[in-house]
Amino acid sequence: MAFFTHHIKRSFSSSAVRNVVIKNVTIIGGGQMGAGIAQVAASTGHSVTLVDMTDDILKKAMKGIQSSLRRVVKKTFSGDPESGDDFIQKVMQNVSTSTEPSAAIATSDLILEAIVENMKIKQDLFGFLDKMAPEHTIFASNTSSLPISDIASATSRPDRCAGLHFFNPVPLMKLVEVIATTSTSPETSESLLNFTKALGKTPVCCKFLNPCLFLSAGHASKEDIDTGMKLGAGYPMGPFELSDYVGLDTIKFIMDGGKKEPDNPIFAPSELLNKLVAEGKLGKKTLEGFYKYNK
Ligand SMILES: CCCCCCCCCCCCC[C@H](O)CC(=O)SCCNC(=O)CCNC(=O)[C@H](O)C(C)(C)COP(=O)(O)OP(=O)(O)OC[C@H]1O[C@@H](n2cnc3c(N)ncnc32)[C@H](O)[C@@H]1OP(=O)(O)O
Ligand SMILES: NC(=O)c1ccc[n+]([C@@H]2O[C@H](COP(=O)([O-])OP(=O)(O)OC[C@H]3O[C@@H](n4cnc5c(N)ncnc54)[C@H](O)[C@@H]3O)[C@@H](O)[C@H]2O)c1
Repeated sequence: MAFFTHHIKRSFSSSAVRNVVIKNVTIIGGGQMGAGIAQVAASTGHSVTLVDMTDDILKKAMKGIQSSLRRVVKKTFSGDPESGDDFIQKVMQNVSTSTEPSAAIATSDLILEAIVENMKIKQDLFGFLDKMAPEHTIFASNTSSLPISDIASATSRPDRCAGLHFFNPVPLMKLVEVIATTSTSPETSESLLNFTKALGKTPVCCKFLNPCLFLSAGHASKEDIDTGMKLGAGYPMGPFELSDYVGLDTIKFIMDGGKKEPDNPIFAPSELLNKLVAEGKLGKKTLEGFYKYNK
């Protein structure tokens, strides 16, 4: 990957860093979550650099941000489309993109990763970025299921590492989990809580991330299960619709992570899930998963 080729060496002391006011944000991973977080951060006046592996991915992310912003301003600026257009333009100016994060990282208050749900890849990324980021920079992960302390162990700054778990779709979902490990400093938690509030979100503090509960099919069709959960339990989406919405590759990473708990039925392997992922049917983003979608 391009950005592994440039190293800015710095030396660090592990002295406590006081409260950081987060203004400059580098988001690594411009998929559905990274793009959504970039949109919300830029909409609330933060300066954002969105990093991914190719320019094509970043172009798609910027297009997605713009179209999501159009949906947002339709409501917030209804009756004043010109002001809506101005708002979109200003927000887009707050976002720059890069396949090479070193320059942005030099002024970054927060590096938030929203890359693939894989421990080794997240650790490699944080270990690499740790060598070039300023001392005050906070590292956060948007992981759905991986232990933050393990990701943080790849850095020399576990006191400045935490989980910042957004929900999908980020522009609409108010909740953000701020996940502190036993090493996360109170100043880091405080900075992240303030950042989350500045985004207009509602933070909750967690000591650790609970694994999500999974349902598996067996005695009913996926349609019946989804309908039952929506009409009977009041959820906006059933588990199969939600899995398609999240991405079946991500769901599989989460399920596979549960292999450490072989007796826990929650993580029982699903042949259907494995088959769909092997066929590249990853849900809404590929237009087919448990269900089929139109473009
Ligand atoms: C075998 C395996 C089984 C395993 C099952 C396990 C499942 C659980 C796995 C969890 C994994 C963890 C994942 C992660 O870590 C945590 C999460 O993020 S969980 C996901 C949480 N999110 C939800 O629960 C979403 C729930 N859904 C909704 O709220 C709605 O369905 C929706 C997504 C908002 C879509 O609403 P709809 O009415 O269906 O569709 P519309 O398109 O009409 O939209 C309504 C309204 O919203 C606006 N809008 C939608 N998306 C966006 C966007 N991206 N940006 C801006 N605006 C958006 C849209 O314009 C509409 O506005 P309106 O027209 O009403 O003004
Ligand atoms: N999808 C959801 O509903 C959801 C909700 C909350 C949290 N999460 C978590 O957020 C993270 C991202 O999920 P997503 O759904 O946005 O995934 P996604 O597949 O949509 O996007 C991931 C992006 O990361 C990029 N990427 C992968 N490795 C990279 C690297 N080393 N450097 C730079 N970019 C890299 C990919 O090119 C891709 O664009 C995961 O950890 C996931 O568990 C997902």
